[in-house]
Amino acid sequence: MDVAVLGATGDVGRQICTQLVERQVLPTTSRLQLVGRPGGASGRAVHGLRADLVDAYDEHAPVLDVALDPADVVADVVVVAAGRTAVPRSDGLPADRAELAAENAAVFRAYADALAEHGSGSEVVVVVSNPVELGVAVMAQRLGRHRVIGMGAWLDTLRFRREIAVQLGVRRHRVGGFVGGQHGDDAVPLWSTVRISGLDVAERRRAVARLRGDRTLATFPAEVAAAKAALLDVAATDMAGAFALIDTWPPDLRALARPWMTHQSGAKTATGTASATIDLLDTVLDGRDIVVAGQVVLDGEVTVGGAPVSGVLGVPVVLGPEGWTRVLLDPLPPDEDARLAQAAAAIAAGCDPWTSGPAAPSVPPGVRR
Ligand SMILES: NC(=O)c1ccc[n+]([C@@H]2O[C@H](COP(=O)([O-])OP(=O)(O)OC[C@H]3O[C@@H](n4cnc5c(N)ncnc54)[C@H](O)[C@@H]3O)[C@@H](O)[C@H]2O)c1
Repeated sequence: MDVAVLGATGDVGRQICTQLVERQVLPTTSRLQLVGRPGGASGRAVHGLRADLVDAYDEHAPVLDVALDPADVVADVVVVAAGRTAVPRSDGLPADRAELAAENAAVFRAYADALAEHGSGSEVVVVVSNPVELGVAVMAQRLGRHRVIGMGAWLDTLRFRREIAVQLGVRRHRVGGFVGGQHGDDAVPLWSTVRISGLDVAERRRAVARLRGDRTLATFPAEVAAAKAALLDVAATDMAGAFALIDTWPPDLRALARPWMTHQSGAKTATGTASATIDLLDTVLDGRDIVVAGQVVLDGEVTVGGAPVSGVLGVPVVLGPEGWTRVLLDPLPPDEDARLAQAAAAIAAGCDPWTSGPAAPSVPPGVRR
C-alpha cells in the first residue's frame, strides 16, 4: 500500500516520513509520496527531504517520490499534516482557533477537492493538522465520512494509557481505555472504558478508584484551567519544576497538561504525534481491524446529552484498511455523557462556519464510487 504525507517538510510531517521509513512500516515495493506546497519553501525543501531520507535509509526505504500539485496526490492512505500551527499564548489562554480554522480550512478544502476529483475513491485519510475536527468535517464532506479519521483522539488515548500505566507501574500495552471528545481542552477521558490486563473487574474498579480519587469529569475543565495557571506560575522561573509538578497530578490531568506544557516550553509534540500516527497507519496498512479512538463524522450512531450526534466527535471506532466501520461505545456514566455532549457542541460551533454546503454521499467502506 502507498502513503502520501501532505505537509511532509513540516515538523510533524517530517517526523511522520522519517518514522515511516526508519521503522520499516512500508515495504520497499510501496511508495511514500512527499507532498509540498508549490511556490512555497516546502516546494523546494521536499526535494531535499527526499534526498536526505534516501541518504539515510536507502537499503530499506520504500520508493520515495515528490508531489507539489494536489491533483498529483496518489496513495491508499493520505496523511494530512499540512497547514499552520497554533502559536501557544504566553498567558496560557487558548490560541485563536477561529484564525487557525480560517487558514487551515482552505488547505483542507484544496486537498479534499483534488482527492475527490482525481483520487481512486477509496483512499483512507488520516487528519493530523489542527483543528483536527474541522479537517475531518471538510474532508468527509467531500470524500465520504467512513474514509476520514482524525488522530487527535488516538494521541490523547495513548497519552492517557501511558499516564495510567506509569502510575500502576505496568507497561502501556497492558492498559486499554479511550479518550474521546475534542482534541485539546475538550478531550474527554472515558474512565469507564479503562481496562487493565491481568486485573479482574473488582481489582480494576479498585485500581481506577485509586487513580481517580473522588473526582468526576464535572470538575475536569476547572481542574485543567487551574493546572495551566499553576504551571505558568512555576514555569516562569523553573521549567523543570513545572514538569515535575505535573507528575504529582492524576493520570487524566497529566495526559492533558504534559503536552500543553511541552508546547508552552517552546518544544513541539512532533515526535509523539508522529509516533501515534504511525501506530494508526501500521494497522490500516496491515489489513487488520482494530479499535482506536478517532475524530469521525457521526450520523446518529452515538447519543450524548439525550440527543443523537450528527457531526464530528472523538469516539472509539473500528478502523481497518477501508476506513472506519462502526462506533464501539457502551452507555456512559452521566459525567462522561455530559462532557462528551459539551465537546460535541464545541466542535459543532467550531466547524459550522466552514462546513455549510452539500455533503458527499456517505459511501460505506468497500464500495467504490
Ligand atoms: N493532531 C495532533 O495531535 C497534532 C499534534 C501536533 C501538531 N498538529 C498539527 O499538525 C499541523 C502541522 O504542524 P507542524 O508543527 O508540522 O507545522 P509546520 O509549520 O512545521 O509545518 C506545516 C507544513 O505544512 C506545509 N503546508 C502549508 N500549507 C500547505 C499546502 N497547502 N500544501 C502542502 N503543504 C502545506 C508548510 O509548508 C509546512 O511545511 C498543524 O496544524 C498542527 O496544529 C496536530
